[in-house]
Amino acid sequence: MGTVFAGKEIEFSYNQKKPVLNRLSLSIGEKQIFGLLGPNGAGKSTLTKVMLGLDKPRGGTIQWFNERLNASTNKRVGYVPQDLALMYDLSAYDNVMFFGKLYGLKGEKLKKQIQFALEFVGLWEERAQKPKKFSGGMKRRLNIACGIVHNPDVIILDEPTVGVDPQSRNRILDAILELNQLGTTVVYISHYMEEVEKICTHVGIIDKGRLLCQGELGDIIEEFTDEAVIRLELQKKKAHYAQQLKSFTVLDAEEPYIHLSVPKHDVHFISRIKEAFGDDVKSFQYVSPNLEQVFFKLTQKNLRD
Ligand SMILES: Nc1ncnc2c1ncn2[C@@H]1O[C@H](COP(=O)(O)OP(=O)(O)OP(=O)(O)O)[C@@H](O)[C@H]1O
Repeated sequence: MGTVFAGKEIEFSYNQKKPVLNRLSLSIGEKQIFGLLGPNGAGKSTLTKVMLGLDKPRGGTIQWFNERLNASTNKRVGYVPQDLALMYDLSAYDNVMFFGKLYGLKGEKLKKQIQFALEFVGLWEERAQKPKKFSGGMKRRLNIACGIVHNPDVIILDEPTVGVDPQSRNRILDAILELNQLGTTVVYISHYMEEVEKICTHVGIIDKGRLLCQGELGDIIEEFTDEAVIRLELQKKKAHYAQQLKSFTVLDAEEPYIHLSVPKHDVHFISRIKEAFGDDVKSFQYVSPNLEQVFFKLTQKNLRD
């Protein structure tokens, strides 16, 4: 599989003092759904702007499709910004047309692409309406239609599900998966770990302008977690088991559950639990290592902090 984006040693700062992107290298492969994660202020939006050529890096190199960034590579990349970029007095149709023209589409091709984009996000029936009457989810979907009207090879979506109802959220996630199945590479910036785990094939985590890890989702979880979590439910309250719990690492307890940390591939934990608590075990659940743990391990922050 080819590489669609390769950034090497990218350096960027808004003022001379503090680097916002610090020799950051990132590579994104063809047909991936690449989840870009990082705490607030990590540099995600800045990186996106630099990737799109909207901000010029102080150092490093940027290549799209094995070429230096240029007008023709730019046309192959779509961008759906976090802030809605809509014209509220124009119809949904005319909004998408505006962006289509911006990318040089015209005539029948333009019409065909507008219909494709609006149908894709489920707004074709509402094409004559103005977005000021739309719900938050519909506005986001229209924003996406504007970003995909020119049928880009890559689409960068910055937090596309913020502030939308669950139905629109699912619709957006399904649309992204479908777009990917049609061959589009997706760069997905999100604060929602469940969404990233659900749709992304690859992830990159950045903090303080540095790339902390990148790779295939399953490999990253395997590489950067040592512990699994057991959710234990016992007959009595936690205080009753103070002695037995001494031989375990207790993460937290929210009655009636106690969360224990166990080494990831420890095959003896079931017998250890049985030995310690016997018939007092009402239930227990093995929670597989997940991306949230990776994020916390690498950044010492929760994603939503
Ligand atoms: N226009 C600007 N001028 C000066 N500093 C800026 C500007 N935009 C962002 N910054 C700073 O650059 C750093 C990275 O910000 P950026 O918006 O890229 O982070 P982010 O990871 O996208 O954050 P969030 O998740 O909150 O959107 C922050 O310290 C921010 O304050």
